[in-house]
Amino acid sequence: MGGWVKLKTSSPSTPPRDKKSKPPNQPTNSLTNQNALIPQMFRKLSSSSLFLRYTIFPVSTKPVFKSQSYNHPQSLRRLFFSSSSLKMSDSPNSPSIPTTTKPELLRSLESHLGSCFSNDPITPQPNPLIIVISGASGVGKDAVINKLRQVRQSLHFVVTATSRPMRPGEIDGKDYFFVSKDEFLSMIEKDELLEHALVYGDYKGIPKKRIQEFMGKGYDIVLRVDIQGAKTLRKILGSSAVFVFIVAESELAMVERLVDRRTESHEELLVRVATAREEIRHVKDFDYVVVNAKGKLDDSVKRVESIIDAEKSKVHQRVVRI
Ligand SMILES: Nc1ncnc2c1ncn2[C@@H]1O[C@H](COP(=O)(O)OP(=O)(O)OP(=O)(O)O)[C@@H](O)[C@H]1O
Repeated sequence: MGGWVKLKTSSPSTPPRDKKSKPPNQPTNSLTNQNALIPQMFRKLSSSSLFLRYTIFPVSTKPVFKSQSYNHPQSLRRLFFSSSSLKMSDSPNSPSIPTTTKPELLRSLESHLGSCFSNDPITPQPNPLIIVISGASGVGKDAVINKLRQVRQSLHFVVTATSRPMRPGEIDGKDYFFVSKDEFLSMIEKDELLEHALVYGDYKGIPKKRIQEFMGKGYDIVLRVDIQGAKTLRKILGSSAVFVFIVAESELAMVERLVDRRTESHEELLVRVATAREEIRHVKDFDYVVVNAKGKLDDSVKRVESIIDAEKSKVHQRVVRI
């Protein structure tokens, strides 16, 4: 019974023979004539170094399962000499491989390997990620996340609950879940928050339920927390989540951004800047740092996307359990 084996040799290079040197009146059509031609063709083929390096030869092996097409010598001949099968090129760039049609060759390979080629993905689907985005006040966390949400549909941004009053332009349920201090304390009581903290006199916390719900649907989760929150999350999630630290290109740029936003009083600005100076030291506790330079918001978003892509390509995926 016939089979195909790929031989790898290191024969010295022999220039392919000129087509013109082919014997005249060489029959090429009928199967009978093909039989007669086998030794001749083999000689021609074997004179090519490429053929010797890359040719698939029929060998005598027993197929593991019976294939209708390849059990009969006639079938083998058909395989070897079917109209599209014998392509001999004299070009040194195209290997002189006598090919069968692709489906035939695949079936032959399957037959001799003893199993069908699976169409299933070779690697499993990457695990859903938890991406924690943090950084000092005013570095552009919200700006980066808002843009990221537009370009990545597979992300779910978990809205933080907060007891702070709504700022002009903010939408309840989109920017934050705005709740009263009492409501927030009740959520803490019922263990409904993954983490929570008192930030500048206001409570902020991440509702657990939404994370579980969306991870179950295969979404990657984005959490936006201040540096204190990131520290707490690191304790809870360890290395099961990806921690990204956003920074401005300089301290001046960061303060200017805060001032331009015009949402903080002079005193509040003083507190935020002093805190930011201290917080910047926590960068070492993060997995990645992204510089969000002035006017380069798109670049920052692309950088975060690259981080997500890299994480998705990891051989050893992070596994989240909350
Ligand atoms: N790359 C950038 N270039 C210019 N302006 C930016 C950039 N990124 C953010 N900003 C602007 O800087 C200001 C602060 O950004 P943002 O509110 O996103 O910061 P934040 O880190 O979320 O702040 P906070 O933690 O105080 O809520 C906003 O007015 C925003 O539009």
